[in-house]
Amino acid sequence: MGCSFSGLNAIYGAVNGAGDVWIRDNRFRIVRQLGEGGAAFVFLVKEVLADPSAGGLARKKSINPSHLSDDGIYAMKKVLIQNEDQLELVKQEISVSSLFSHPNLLPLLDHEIIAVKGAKEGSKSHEAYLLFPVHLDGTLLDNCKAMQAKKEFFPTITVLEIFRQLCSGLQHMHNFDPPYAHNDVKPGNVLITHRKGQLPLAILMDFGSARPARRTISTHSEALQLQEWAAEHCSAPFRAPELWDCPSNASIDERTDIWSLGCTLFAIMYGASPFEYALVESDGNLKETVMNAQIKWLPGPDPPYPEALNQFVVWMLQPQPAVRPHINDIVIHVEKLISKCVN
Ligand SMILES: Nc1ncnc2c1ncn2[C@@H]1O[C@H](COP(=O)(O)OP(=O)(O)OP(=O)(O)O)[C@@H](O)[C@H]1O
Repeated sequence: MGCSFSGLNAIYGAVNGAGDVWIRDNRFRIVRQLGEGGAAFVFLVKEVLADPSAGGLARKKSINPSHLSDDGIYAMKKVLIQNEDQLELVKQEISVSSLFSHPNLLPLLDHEIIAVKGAKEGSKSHEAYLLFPVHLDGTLLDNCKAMQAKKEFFPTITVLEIFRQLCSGLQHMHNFDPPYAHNDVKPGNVLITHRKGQLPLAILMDFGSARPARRTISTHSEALQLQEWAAEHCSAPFRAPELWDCPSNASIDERTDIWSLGCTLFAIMYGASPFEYALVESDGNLKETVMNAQIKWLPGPDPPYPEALNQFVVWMLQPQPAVRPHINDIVIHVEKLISKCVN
């Protein structure tokens, strides 16, 4: 997908969130900030409709009509880009996001990368604007934290249904040709929408770390490179053992995500990754804890979740990737558990 540069955007877009922003054909007014990440701010924006007498018919032509929002409200991610590496990362996020089309994967609706004046006299930097559908009920992490604060737990069927949808989105990526790994599956990257009379909708987002999943590691330096890449891109409490300590002779595949899925299922039930405790306990060593799959079982609801759910987590948290299940096995299993739950 090509990226365009526009002087007009440089003027409007550069003023730190204030004013209107153009993303190709469409103009948006910033309403408020929704969240922020490493080098990005996410805003709630409302489309400013063009004056029909001034070429309004051309509006929206760059957004897929099936994704147009009725009320003109969207989420816009503004990424600040300081160097070539960051520019490359954003371009990758744009091209990977554009590959997939699935109801449980957040679609990229439109984007624009613009050149702006850098901080130093005469220097140049960039800003990227990425447009997405908005989901106003927060991330799964926000929802888990809110439950924890109230000392409440999701009912078993809600746990399973959120997890099933997450798996369904990931299955689309893993079964892609070539298979893609998301590489940062965690509750903070799942958007939730509560629906009246229905179980919540779960949407996996943030494809900034997604890459073709399969690679062969045949030297020590390749193994170190992979570990360094993972340290930057895969959140530590959800990172698979082979990304912490990669052998010099290894086949890495999309099952790194299955480990993260196991940690995420645990987090939906108990509020945090099973390895999160090692980050805070004084004698805790996160890497050792992950390598040995030392799961810390946390207090759950009363009555507790069925033992089959705990066993499901253990099945995904196999330290040896070769014996870890694939996404298709996980989907079959979660559907079986759901049908037992509702019958
Ligand atoms: N489509 C959306 N609808 C509603 N809120 C969103 C949307 N996209 C992102 N957000 C909010 O903005 C926050 C940051 O978004 P995102 O994770 O994409 O940024 P990031 O820079 O990639 O983050 P990270 O540093 O974790 O990689 C999210 O945690 C969420 O609260």
